[in-house]
Amino acid sequence: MEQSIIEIKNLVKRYKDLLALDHLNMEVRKGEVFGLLGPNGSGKTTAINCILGLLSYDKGEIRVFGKPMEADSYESKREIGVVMQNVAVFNELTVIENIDYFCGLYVRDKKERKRLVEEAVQFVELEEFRKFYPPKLSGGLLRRLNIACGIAHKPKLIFLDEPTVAVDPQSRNKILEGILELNRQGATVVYTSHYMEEVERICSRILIMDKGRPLATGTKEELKQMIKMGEKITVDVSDLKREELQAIRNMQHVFQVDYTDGKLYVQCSGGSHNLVNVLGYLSEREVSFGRVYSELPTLNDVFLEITGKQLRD
Ligand SMILES: Nc1ncnc2c1ncn2[C@@H]1O[C@H](COP(=O)(O)OP(=O)(O)OP(=O)(O)O)[C@@H](O)[C@H]1O
Repeated sequence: MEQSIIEIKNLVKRYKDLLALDHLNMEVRKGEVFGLLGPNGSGKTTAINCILGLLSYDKGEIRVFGKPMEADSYESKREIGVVMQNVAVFNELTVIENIDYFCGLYVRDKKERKRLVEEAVQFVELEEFRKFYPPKLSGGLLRRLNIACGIAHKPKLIFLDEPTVAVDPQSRNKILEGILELNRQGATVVYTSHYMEEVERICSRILIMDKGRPLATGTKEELKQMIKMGEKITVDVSDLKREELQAIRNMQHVFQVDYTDGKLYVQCSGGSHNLVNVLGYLSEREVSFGRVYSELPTLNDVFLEITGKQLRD
């Protein structure tokens, strides 16, 4: 069994009448890129702030590195890096000075710090901007600076709270690649996002939450197996008789069929030869068909089925 880095049991957090976390359970294991996925207001940031000991909570238990996490758990906090949603850097300090300041909260030795700051600058590829002040940086570069400030001290556990919001595609790519690289170098990562594709791309395990509650957790593959939906098949068919449509509806593993504007849509629930079966049937009936495509479910489908809503509502 892999070592737990974070264990949360029955965490409850209220803001007055609002129940922001409703018995949240979550476990992050060593070496994972763990995705916390949920719509705006689902409680992701609240959960992170509780884990970091920055926010008090009403009930539950939080352990980080195997120890209870408290506001004064400085030993644990030294091993944690945080990149919050809002860029938090000093406008009157240059890129280098900012990273040095944040690194200095953890690393006292000047020589050692110089090396770490330089490594962080190279890591986020801000070499050309060393002496720039933040107001002169674009949104994407600012985010990269924010990340460098959070990771320069080489933490073992890194939290990134929506680090790619409002970032251009090139910087976004660099940020995602950077996160994977930090993970390859040994860091455990907790990544929150409401961008499904990002979570799908970089996270090894995912917790889907909504309204402060954990709804499902697992690897991408496990989550996809939890829902009824298997592949979605689309076939261009110009003429399909009612009884043929009915026969397709009655096929094993088929749970929804629609036929509109010359397109046949077949949604399947697992099973392995659905496409072959559908096309086999059409050929047998001598129904001519055109373009055929089949898509596997995405995390979006999982989210939609579990929560009943689109992630970016
Ligand atoms: N300090 C606060 N006081 C009162 N309510 C708050 C406070 N912080 C957050 N909330 C509320 O708690 C709920 C959870 O918010 P939280 O920021 O944790 O969600 P989130 O999933 O991180 O959302 P986002 O993706 O928008 O950051 C929301 O309904 C939010 O309005």
